[in-house]
Amino acid sequence: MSTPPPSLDELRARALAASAPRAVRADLAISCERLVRIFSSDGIEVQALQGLDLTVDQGDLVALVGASGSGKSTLLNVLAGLDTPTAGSATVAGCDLLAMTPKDRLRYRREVVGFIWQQTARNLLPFLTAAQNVALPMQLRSGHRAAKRQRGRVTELLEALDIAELGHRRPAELSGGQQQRVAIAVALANDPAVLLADEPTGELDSETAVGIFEAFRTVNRELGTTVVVVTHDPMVAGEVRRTVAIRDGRTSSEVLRRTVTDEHGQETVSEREYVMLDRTGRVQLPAKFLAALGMEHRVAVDLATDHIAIRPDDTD
Ligand SMILES: Nc1ncnc2c1ncn2[C@@H]1O[C@H](COP(=O)(O)OP(=O)(O)OP(=O)(O)O)[C@@H](O)[C@H]1O
Repeated sequence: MSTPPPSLDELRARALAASAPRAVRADLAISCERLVRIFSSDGIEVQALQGLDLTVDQGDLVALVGASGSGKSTLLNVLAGLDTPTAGSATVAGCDLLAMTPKDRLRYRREVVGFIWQQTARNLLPFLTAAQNVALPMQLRSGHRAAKRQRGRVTELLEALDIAELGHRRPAELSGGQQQRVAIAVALANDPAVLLADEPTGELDSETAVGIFEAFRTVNRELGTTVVVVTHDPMVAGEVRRTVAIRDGRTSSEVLRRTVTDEHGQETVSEREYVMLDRTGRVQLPAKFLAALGMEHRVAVDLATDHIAIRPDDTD
């Protein structure tokens, strides 16, 4: 017996449900939906984010990649509470980034997120020692109260980042890599839910960069902090479970990696590429796949029981 077609009322109810804002999942560290950021200068508008969708689970370690100008820094600045989106929704650790008062925003930047800039010198105050730099966010949060606990936390963080013996040095007495380790400790001082880093290894040589990335992994694994890192370095991007590519202000594709152990105990990393499907059904197909089959302008689409086939335009 065939199922009767849905009634008009049923279809209306489905359409209404699909257009209603979705409830934010409590287990998500980051949730962005149709995020838009338009910059206007000298009468010219630049759409840096063009309806970007992104979700990041708590405890995830994600690399954001994409061509220059694709919108990575714009996204990170919005997530860090340094910039406000033009439209859409963005929630980090339950905080609605479009509905914060200036006071909420200050608290958010101090307590909910930690941020690391590419420029090593921008992350630290030059006249304070490494330990004083790490203690500062805690003092700004709760004054000099609980000073003993704050000292304990400084030691713990410097140890976790392998720079326990460098606490008394000022930034100018540290290498670029050591400064970025201190910067990570500063960003973690108030135990944020999310750590954001914009090209944190951009000024470092490749060997030092590997060490810094290892530090992010340690923080993610041992402290459970959700970490999002913008990087140009394909080697760094290849080291994480999830790499999200941004193209023209939207998330376009993702690579998920998992370690597979075969029957001989041999471990290999398997990679799978996915494209993002937005709520209106738009996908950005990988440019290399389209080029390989010469697809442009129009493609043929067919529904099968377990997939949708996209083929080159077959009209004359
Ligand atoms: N403050 C601003 N005013 C005007 N346009 C801006 C501003 N900030 C960014 N843009 C524009 O928005 C787009 C996205 O820039 P964004 O810095 O986010 O890219 P990106 O992917 O981080 O690039 P890169 O890898 O080079 O740092 C670019 O076209 C850029 O010129």
